[in-house]
Amino acid sequence: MSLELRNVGWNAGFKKIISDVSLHVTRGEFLGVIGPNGSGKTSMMSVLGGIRAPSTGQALLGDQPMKKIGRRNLARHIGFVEQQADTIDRITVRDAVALGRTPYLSLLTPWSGHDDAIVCEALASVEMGPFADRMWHTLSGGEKQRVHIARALAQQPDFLLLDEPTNHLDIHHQLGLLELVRALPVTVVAALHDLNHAAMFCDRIAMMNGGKLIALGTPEQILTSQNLHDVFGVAADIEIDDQGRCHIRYHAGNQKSSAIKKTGLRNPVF
Ligand SMILES: Nc1ncnc2c1ncn2[C@@H]1O[C@H](COP(=O)(O)OP(=O)(O)OP(=O)(O)O)[C@@H](O)[C@H]1O
Repeated sequence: MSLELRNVGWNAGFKKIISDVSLHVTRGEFLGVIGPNGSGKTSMMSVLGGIRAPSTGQALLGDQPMKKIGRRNLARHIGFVEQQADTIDRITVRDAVALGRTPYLSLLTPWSGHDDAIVCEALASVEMGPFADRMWHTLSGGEKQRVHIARALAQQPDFLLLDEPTNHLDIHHQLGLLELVRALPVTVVAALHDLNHAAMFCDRIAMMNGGKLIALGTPEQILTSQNLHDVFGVAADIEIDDQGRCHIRYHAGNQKSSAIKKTGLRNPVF
């Protein structure tokens, strides 16, 4: 099973949000999606996850266009954890994760012990088993994020798509969550803001800018001083450690500031 975008564009009304994005997700990889705010990461992930239909080009699951695959069937292959998804309330953690089984349930295949076992396993894989009977709204941000991932895992997807999964987490929980996701036996596509995390955890990185996929490759190929300057407007040195992993060291006070550039003000007046 493969996941692919072919020359995909997505428009919001008449506004072109992403254009000409071609991407083939390799089975078993951890693919990071990076780019400045508003560069189109969420829009691209939404098309990749089948949540939005492309305006141009094709989104494919296996060799089938996603528009020909029903939502239910799509949800058996792709689990999507959206940014700041916080809609469920007054239900237990177990029930929140059980929602992930929805694509498999019908009058002919009602809830069974098999579904219970999958929910238990999903909770265990994000180390949230002991929280199963807790009410969702009593969880911390990091715990909620783990439950969201468990809900997506209960879908038993081939692909797990995560939109900024470490948002609002402290550094301990950011690293813990990414380590946990990396160890899961699924293909992962994750939009990440922290470029050092992308360097640490990703097999490949897709870099977005201005609604286009401008580069795709290993962290060492993508996270260069030049790219960080050109795309993010930051000055940084890249160090490669003895395991071949790159580490970014940012230079303070040396960034391109569009506000300063536009106004010519060095000390903005408020
Ligand atoms: N439904 C919409 N209608 C109009 N504009 C939209 C819509 N959805 C997204 N946009 C715009 O498209 C651009 C890309 O948005 P998107 O959320 O994909 O970027 P992003 O890279 O995920 O940003 P961030 O890092 O801030 O989360 C933004 O300028 C956003 O305002």
